[in-house]
Amino acid sequence: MTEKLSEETRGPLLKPLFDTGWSLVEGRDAITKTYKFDNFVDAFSWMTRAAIWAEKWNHHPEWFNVFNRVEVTLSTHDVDGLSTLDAKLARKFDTL
Ligand SMILES: C[C@H](O)[C@H](O)[C@H]1CNC2=NC(N)=NC(=O)C2=N1
Repeated sequence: MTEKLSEETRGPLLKPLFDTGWSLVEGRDAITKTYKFDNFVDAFSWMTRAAIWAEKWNHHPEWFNVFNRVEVTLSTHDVDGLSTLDAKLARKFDTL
């Protein structure tokens, strides 16, 4: 069962993500990052790879794409906040 991040675990888990451009969403327990690509095909290709990991782990991003930009928000709806799954997916997205 996925659990909301505790005060003790969220620091160590989120800090490395803040270092790669993720940030907390205001007014909501979620993280967000905007990825920029050279063009639409690169952006959509990245989204396709990201979608396959999201589906594999049954954890899905909220995202918005225009041309070469993809804004991603991660949160765990089942716990109404951040869980380890969000950090795991964020780390994966950064490697794609
Ligand atoms: C029923 C299904 O397992 C759930 O709705 C899954 C699917 N994908 C999900 N994605 C995200 N981001 N949060 C969830 O809580 C979630 N739950």
